[in-house]
Amino acid sequence: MSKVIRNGTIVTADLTYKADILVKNGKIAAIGPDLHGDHELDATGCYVMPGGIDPHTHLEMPFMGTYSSDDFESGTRAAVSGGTTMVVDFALPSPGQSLLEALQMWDNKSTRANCDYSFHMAITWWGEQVFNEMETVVRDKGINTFKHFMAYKGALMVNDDEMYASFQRCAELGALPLVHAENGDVVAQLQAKLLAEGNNGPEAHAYSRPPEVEGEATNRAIMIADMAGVPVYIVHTSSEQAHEAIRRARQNGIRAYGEPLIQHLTLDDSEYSNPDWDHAARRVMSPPFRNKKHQDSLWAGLQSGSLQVVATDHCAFTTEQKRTGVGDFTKIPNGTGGLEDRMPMLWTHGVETGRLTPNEFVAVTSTNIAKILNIYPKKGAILVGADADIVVWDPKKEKTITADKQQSAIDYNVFEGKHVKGLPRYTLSRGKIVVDDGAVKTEEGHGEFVRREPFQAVNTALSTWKELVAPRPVQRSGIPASGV
Ligand SMILES: NC(=O)NCCC(=O)O
Ligand SMILES: [Zn+2]
Ligand SMILES: [Zn+2]
Repeated sequence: MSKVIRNGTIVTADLTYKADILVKNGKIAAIGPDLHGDHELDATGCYVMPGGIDPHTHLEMPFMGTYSSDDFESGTRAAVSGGTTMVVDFALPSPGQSLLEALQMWDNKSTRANCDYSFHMAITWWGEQVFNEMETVVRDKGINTFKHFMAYKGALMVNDDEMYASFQRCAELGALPLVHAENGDVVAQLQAKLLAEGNNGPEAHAYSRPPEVEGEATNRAIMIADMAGVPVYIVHTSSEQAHEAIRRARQNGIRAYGEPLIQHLTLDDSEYSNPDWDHAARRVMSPPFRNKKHQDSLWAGLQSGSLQVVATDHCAFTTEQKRTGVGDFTKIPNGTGGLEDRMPMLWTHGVETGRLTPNEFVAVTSTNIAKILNIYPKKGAILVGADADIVVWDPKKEKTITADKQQSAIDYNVFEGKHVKGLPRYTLSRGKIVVDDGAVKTEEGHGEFVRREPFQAVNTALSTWKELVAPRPVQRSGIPASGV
């Protein structure tokens, strides 16, 4: 059955124009005036945009002795209700575990997804097996991104030598390394010192992860990537120091990408001073919320193009799970939710305030990351032949965010009480209407895995340049080369 989205204004990353969209067999079949189909959706007064892509989620993630509470069903339901039609989650091998075995575990969990999804593979340990399996992950499994944690010492953290080895392997395979950039050694020392001094509340989580910890690690990751001859993507960029490292690298011709989160853009570190322990602990995530100076820096990065993507790092824990850390902030599970609220919060605080244009909104919520992940224009585009992942966005529709009405499985919302203007009237996932005039109508299992092929152009360009400038022995006359 065909569908037509009528009377809307199409907004892409680079164009705004009036046209109807015909959807057939899950794809965009035609774009133009006066189209008709079996089922018609009225987009009068709305913007018709590519569905959002959230490249950073942790659904049912095993972490800090528990599992994040939104799984692929509730997490993707939350996503589509807010206009996001694709998520990219992280397959996390435990130390010593085969990458392929971990991937199988994530495959099993994701069968319940309500919208399309893909995976990043995490490098949590290093060895010959990992080196070899990385090739299978890229070539056979359709995953072209590998995540590295410079924090979480004793758990997910990798060292510089492991990171350098893995980055080189990424360069060979046409893959892109992603990095959680915080200096895990310094964080561990600061945590121990704070605890010894009696600082055990959730506010100490923020004290233990100052912006310098992030700035140093971001710079280090970028320099290591440059030496390995591979681009690099820094996840959850939260501070001016980290942004500055990315900005400087880009000015110097390095392909480094930065991803602020909607939480860091709109919530600040005063949340940790709240006298209610639960309130503060619910907002414990890494990196922590920052002050206004850092928020302004992140907005400026999105405006100027030195930062490219807005994500959520959706990793939702219940209040009960957070309470594991009463008396010891290092045991509070790190993570916050945001999947449902990313697009409405960014529209309200970005487009409604004039910080972003509607086209820039599409770029940072969908198109840029589709290009970075090598899935454009299947995703992130309103073009004939693209997947019909579409959000019909009503800029006049308003609500006050509250946990009582959310799709997420947890018992609170970090944006509780925030008023948003700009919400989906319809969301389509590969042509299926999953938000219908504001009502969520998902079908468990509708989501499909999106393969991502290895990168050709950028990795080839970088390896060509690397070969050209590689160290070579100087040819001298009169002295034997062997030195004998
Ligand atoms: N960000 C966070 O606090 N939790 C999820 C894991 C990670 O991305 O570091
Ligand atoms: Zn992280
Ligand atoms: Zn994360």
